[in-house]
Amino acid sequence: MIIGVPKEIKNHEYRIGLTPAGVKELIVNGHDVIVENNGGAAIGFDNEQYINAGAKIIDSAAEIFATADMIIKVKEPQPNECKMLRPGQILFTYLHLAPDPQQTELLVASGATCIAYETVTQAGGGLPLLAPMSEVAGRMSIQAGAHALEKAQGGLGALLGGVPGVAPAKVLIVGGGVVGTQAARMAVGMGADVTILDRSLPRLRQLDTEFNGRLKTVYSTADAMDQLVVDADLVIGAVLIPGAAAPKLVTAQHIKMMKKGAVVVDVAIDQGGCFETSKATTHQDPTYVVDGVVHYCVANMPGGVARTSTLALTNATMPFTVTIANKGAKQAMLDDAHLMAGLNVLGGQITYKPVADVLGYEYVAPEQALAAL
Ligand SMILES: NC(=O)C1=CN([C@@H]2O[C@H](COP(=O)(O)OP(=O)(O)OC[C@H]3O[C@@H](n4cnc5c(N)ncnc54)[C@H](O)[C@@H]3O)[C@@H](O)[C@H]2O)C=CC1
Ligand SMILES: CC(=O)C(=O)O
Ligand SMILES: [Mg+2]
Repeated sequence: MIIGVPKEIKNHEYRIGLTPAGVKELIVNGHDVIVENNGGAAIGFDNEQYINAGAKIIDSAAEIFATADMIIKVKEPQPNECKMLRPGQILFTYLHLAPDPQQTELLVASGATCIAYETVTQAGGGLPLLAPMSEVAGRMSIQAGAHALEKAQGGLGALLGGVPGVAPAKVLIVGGGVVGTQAARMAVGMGADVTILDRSLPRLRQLDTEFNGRLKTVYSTADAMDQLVVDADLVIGAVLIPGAAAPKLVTAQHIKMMKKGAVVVDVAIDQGGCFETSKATTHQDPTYVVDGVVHYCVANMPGGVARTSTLALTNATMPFTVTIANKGAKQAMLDDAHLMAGLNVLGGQITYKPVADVLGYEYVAPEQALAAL
């Protein structure tokens, strides 16, 4: 199979879908790899390392899309990338389709086989190809929030950990999954006063044990939200209903009632955001203010630490990439229901139910769509 790796084109996105080590793995398995010129150069993976690993360097993204059987990316394809996909071609990347009707329409029109990292599952639960970036974004969310709380950034001028004689800032984390847990680790480490909300009692039990009294766990209800949000200095949005649009748990009314200079970081923005006032921002211009509350809603947070993130992401994606290359997409998915859970679009049909439901498409089961491939 020919595997193509275009350079990422989203604002300040320096991650890349394959490292030189990943290229070598595919070459050893008998495949050809083409990488866009300087695709990884910004994070220390230069052309020479890719060539030494066995890849061929190609000057244009258009040639990569025209030549490759499988495209490996990081971020969701931008409109001009979607238009270069063709029927039967495999796209393996993050998609986040539920909040993105335009991308969905373009992928449906492409006829390509589109497997989303974020909905691939694993035995025992969890999302193995989302988890590494959630670990990164969770840890970053506290860094970003602490920075935004500084006066010069529009914040109220509070130090997360306080100092002796001055109480620490109050951090409220909505959602105690991977993002929420990593955010809690950082916030607790900085000495903040941390509360974490989830609607899963088993999850709250695990967090209570893991943090051994260093944070408060609260069952997530609308009433708990009413009481806690208005009192918080920093709120982290970290909920997920896999593949679906995020529920709006923090309302515009809550934001109005928060103190001026408080900060909200909506990590769930890639699924549409869990604050009613959220809209996606970029690393170039990450924050905006609504009713005096600073909003940080960067949809590709891990892109800010692109070298760490590329290594973490490709550690997780690589075994799947090799399997798809070795068996072809159809057989690889028929052999592995967890990989098949990643199939969102195939041959113009939507094969992921939460996406079909929220965007008004007919849902076709992946097994049924694959039969026609
Ligand atoms: N902005 C960015 O750059 C990035 C965003 N993300 C996003 O962060 C979000 C969270 O991801 P993960 O932590 O990996 O998901 P996860 O599945 O590990 O955790 C989500 C948690 O939300 C909880 N939850 C669901 N509904 C809830 C409710 N009504 N109230 C309270 N808790 C609720 C679930 O019980 C679960 O514990 C996702 O939307 C993910 O795509 C992840 C990485 C990077
Ligand atoms: C998960 C995701 O959206 C990201 O890493 O950018
Ligand atoms: Mg994202």
